[in-house]
Amino acid sequence: MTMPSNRFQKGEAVMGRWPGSSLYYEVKVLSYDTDTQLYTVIYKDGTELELKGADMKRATGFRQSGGRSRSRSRSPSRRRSRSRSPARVTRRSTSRTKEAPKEPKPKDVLEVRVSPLAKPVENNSNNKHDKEVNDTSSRVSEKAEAVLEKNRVGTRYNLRPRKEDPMDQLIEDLQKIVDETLSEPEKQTVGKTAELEFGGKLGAAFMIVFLPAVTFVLLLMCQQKDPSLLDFPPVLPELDTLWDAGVFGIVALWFLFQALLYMLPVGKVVEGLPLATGKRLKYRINGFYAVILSAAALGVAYYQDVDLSYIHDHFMQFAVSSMILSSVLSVYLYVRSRWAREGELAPGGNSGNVIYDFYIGHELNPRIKSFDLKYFCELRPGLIGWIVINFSMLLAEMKFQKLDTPSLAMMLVNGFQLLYVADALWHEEAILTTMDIVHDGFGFMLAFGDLVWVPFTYSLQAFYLVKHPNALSWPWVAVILAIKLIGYSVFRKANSEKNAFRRNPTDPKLSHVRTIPTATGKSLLVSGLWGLVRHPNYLGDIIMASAWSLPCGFTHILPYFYVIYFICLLIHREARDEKQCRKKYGSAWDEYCRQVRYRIIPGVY
Ligand SMILES: NC(=O)C1=CN([C@@H]2O[C@H](COP(=O)(O)OP(=O)(O)OC[C@H]3O[C@@H](n4cnc5c(N)ncnc54)[C@H](OP(=O)(O)O)[C@@H]3O)[C@@H](O)[C@H]2O)C=CC1
Ligand SMILES: CC(C)CCC[C@@H](C)[C@H]1CC=C2C3=C(CC[C@@]21C)[C@@]1(C)CC[C@H](O)C[C@@H]1CC3
Repeated sequence: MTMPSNRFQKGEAVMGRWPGSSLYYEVKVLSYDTDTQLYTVIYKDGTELELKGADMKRATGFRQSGGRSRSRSRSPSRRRSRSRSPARVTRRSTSRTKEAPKEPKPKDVLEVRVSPLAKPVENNSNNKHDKEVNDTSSRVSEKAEAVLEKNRVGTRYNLRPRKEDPMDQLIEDLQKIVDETLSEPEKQTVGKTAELEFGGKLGAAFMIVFLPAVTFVLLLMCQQKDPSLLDFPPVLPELDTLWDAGVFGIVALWFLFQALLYMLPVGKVVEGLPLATGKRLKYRINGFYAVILSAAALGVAYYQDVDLSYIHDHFMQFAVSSMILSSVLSVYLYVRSRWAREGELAPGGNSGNVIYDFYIGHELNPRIKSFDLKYFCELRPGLIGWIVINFSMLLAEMKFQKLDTPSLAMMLVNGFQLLYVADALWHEEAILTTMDIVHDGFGFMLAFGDLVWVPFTYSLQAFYLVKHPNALSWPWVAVILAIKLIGYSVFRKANSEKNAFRRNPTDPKLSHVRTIPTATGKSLLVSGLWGLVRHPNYLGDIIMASAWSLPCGFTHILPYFYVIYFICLLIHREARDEKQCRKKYGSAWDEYCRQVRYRIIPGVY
């Protein structure tokens, strides 16, 4: 074990950052592990930790606290501490006797420190971190001082029941303060977005125009007799035919109906992952009830002879109304984000550029009281609306093609996509660990994506089949079903295993999995499907997407738009996730990539 020449030597006294905070303490270097590139250090109270070099600094340049302090940050060091709790209240009596004094003697001094037993010192690097460290320790000492004062008064006048040894009670009170203070949400700020994605400001401006335009063109092509790329561009409709107040009313009512279902006090309430502030938001899990109740409402409408093919007949007007709704929502989201507290902003949508932040989403979790707008929009009006649209296309096909029953192709497309949506809402809780909820702000991209892109482009196969029937042989149906089944199995198994592992890594059902530990304390799955490729859930989803297009035959490429777009989306998404995971996990992620070389498709880097 050779120490790297440029860093710390064995036995050297340096300053080590305490994990989970930015408090620096005097430590002594015990050893260095060349594999993990971690130093083993020992604190004054005997706590041994493994720290990254970046979490250690030379004592020069530090001075005793009393000045500025550091803001807290999640130190990615691995902890191998002998002491259970990172914060300990200790009693230091000036008398040398071993046994605890029976009565609090004036000379007994109760010292509350955030362990290890060293005063936090200041890193003279003039960075803004220093403030929080002293804020933390000053919050602890203020509260402790209040308890000491109360105790002095209490002891003097015996104001409250005391344990046999008053000092023990006092220590217990002080320990509670230290624990509470350290568990208080960190007042972390969300820094400016340094790296702009999606082509930066220009890319964002382009997408705000491009996405609605593509949606329009796809729908116009789909309703042509020959939706061939050779017959491009499609004939543009009269502008006044694109707006219908009655259609907009139906869209608005659908949105409100889904909002009502979302607010139903049924289903469990779960917490999301911790935010930058340390807070965890609560989410009502009742999406599957919404699917059931929406299907029931659809059934009632159908049996009440409501002509549901109306949606197909006014499809462009429905798309325009949804675009207007998503745009109004996006403007509302951006305006309200101007008043959001800094800790509530999205790390990826805080560039300071209006267009970019409007597109990506400036606020991370915009809520109206407990109504989470991003979570609601991602899973309810658009996703369930997609299924309603598919059903409308099925009825329209029977009317247009004069069929007594839907075609096999239409039934396959409706069934496959109904399974996909029902599965998403059955496993609704898993959405809470996706990057859209955890990292991305709620802006035009997701508002348009949820309310327009999903219901109107994901239903393209069903829309195509209304006027472009495609007969299927039973053997070919069997092949398509097998492809769907394989895709769904890979998708579901990968997502469920990863989500179960993230929720409870010690789950006995997961005792067989192999993992790579990381300095954050979380581990990475590296066995089974997660040992095959780094995003097996994406692989399963893409396989399913191909099964959605195959029933439409091979006459036109239009029904394959979704699988083509989806592959592009997931490749881009995987790259974004890769960058975030490398930042989160450092060398552990590099090791994961060394062991699992393929990103999404086996054999393809
Ligand atoms: N139909 C559609 O339009 C779309 C569908 N989807 C589907 O949604 C599902 C979720 O997608 P998405 O949120 O993008 O991706 P993931 O569910 O894969 O979430 C990515 C996160 O998972 C964690 N992770 C990655 N690798 C591992 C590992 N080896 N072990 C443990 N945790 C790991 C990391 O977070 P951490 O370690 O911090 O927990 C990473 O940031 C996918 O099945 C995808 O196909 C996604 C987008 C669009
Ligand atoms: C149009 C833009 C360029 C991109 C918009 C992307 C959105 C449509 C998707 C981003 C992540 C999504 C997820 C799902 C639907 C599509 C969006 C919103 C799911 C809910 C689909 C069902 C899966 O089981 C879970 C997915 C989570 C991510």
